[in-house]
Amino acid sequence: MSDPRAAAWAALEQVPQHTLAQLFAADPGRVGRLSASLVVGEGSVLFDWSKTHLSEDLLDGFEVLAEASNFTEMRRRLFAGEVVNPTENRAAEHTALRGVGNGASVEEAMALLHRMKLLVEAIHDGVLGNVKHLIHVGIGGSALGPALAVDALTRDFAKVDVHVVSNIDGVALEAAFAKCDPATTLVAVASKTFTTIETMTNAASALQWLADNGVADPHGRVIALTAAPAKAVEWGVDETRILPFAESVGGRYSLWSSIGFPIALAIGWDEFTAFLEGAAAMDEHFRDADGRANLALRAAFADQFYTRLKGCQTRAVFCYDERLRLLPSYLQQLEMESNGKRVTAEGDPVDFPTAPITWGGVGTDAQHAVFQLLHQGTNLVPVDFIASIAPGDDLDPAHHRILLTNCFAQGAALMAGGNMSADGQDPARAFPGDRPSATILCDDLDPATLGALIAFHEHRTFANAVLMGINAFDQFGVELGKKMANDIEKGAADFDPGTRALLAAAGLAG
Ligand SMILES: O=P(O)(O)OC[C@H]1O[C@](O)(CO)[C@@H](O)[C@@H]1O
Repeated sequence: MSDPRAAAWAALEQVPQHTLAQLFAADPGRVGRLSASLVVGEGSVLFDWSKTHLSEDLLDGFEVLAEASNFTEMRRRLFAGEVVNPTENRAAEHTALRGVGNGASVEEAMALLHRMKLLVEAIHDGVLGNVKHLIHVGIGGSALGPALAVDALTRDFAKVDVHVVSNIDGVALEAAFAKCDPATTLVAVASKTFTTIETMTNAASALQWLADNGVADPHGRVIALTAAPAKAVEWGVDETRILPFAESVGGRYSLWSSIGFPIALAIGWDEFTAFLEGAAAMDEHFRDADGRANLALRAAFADQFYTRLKGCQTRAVFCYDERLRLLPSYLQQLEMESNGKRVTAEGDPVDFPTAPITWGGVGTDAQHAVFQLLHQGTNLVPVDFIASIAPGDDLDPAHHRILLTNCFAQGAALMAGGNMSADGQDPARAFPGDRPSATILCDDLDPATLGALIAFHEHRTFANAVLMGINAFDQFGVELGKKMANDIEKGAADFDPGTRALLAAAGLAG
């Protein structure tokens, strides 16, 4: 066989597969082999992949696949700031914002972050008057990261009260208005392109709200976060309040750039720096560790095993931590927009499944809603659990103890299975078991840990793309629907009869 990747897959298909029980029984050192800790900031994060079906033989096979996929060279290109997004002829330089990457890109990123630091500190020092609230308008990668990080890291205290608004549905913006005092509110307009219709419409309405409520110079209350500073100037933002970032930073990888302005404003610069440093610890690990010892690559091996060899169409992530309730939606964009592709990086149609559907929620809530299917449904769903050893609350320690014991019990139950009927025979009460899970256990959910967690998923996504030979950094799939909506707005569209009927029913026809 001439294609080395196809040969590696053919070999992987022949590797004998074993149940989780067999794998544990055969190898007393399995936990030590498949779980590892990474030091991040003042604590560490444990990545336990022992309850997945990865065997030593499968790991050998996947290491061959990584080699056949040019993984080491692709990773070098990523960190060197070379083109890894061939359809747009672009690098993907999110790691440079964490100080890990090619010298010139890191230097440029640090200069831009320094500019952001000065503005954040000036606002904290009152240079823009009394600022209590920030309405951050953006969508997709310009909103999901800030929303996640602000929600996760400001449970006890925020220097500024941040409201992230993404949806064009005015109900979302009105909800933010209801919580803010116009006299003490700034508006961040976050858009890489500074053209996205939802964001620009929300931005205009936010300014109108300021004007309607007595703010004399609404444009003077705007901070623009963008890779298109000229467009922000054109829109009326003063250059001193434009925080640019590089075109080579992808939207869904941009929370480390000025798109992270609301995070820094809410948690303060030192904590934002810790967030970047946590991500950098993961970058260095991903850049330097080889084969199965590389945590993100190992996770990608398991992802590929379940998607391609076991036909799993979804993967689920459950955070046993209320502070991470927005992580599943963040990961949905990261993974599905990156790897939901149907052609290879060379443009050939793929003949294998690419990204599974990412879904999930928070534990223990999800146990009482969707876990039935995980335990007894006919779909095999690989699950990730994420939890923190230190509690996020100050209540009776019983809260956190019960949270963690439930988390660990779910992984154990998915694997063990059994029958809960008195005679052990009732099929309705039977659990097949042998269902996989991975667990990520943080010492504490601080800014550094959150940074490392997100960076881990970025690198896992990239590693999956490399193993599949697809481009993780373009997203043309979002364009067609956008174009059609714009066509309707302009009255320029000729739609199918069903769509015409819907437009007529809503009073939107010609
Ligand atoms: O930051 P922008 O340019 O407003 O784009 C927002 C989002 O829209 C998308 O292009 C998808 O529609 C995402 O990739 C991006 O994060």
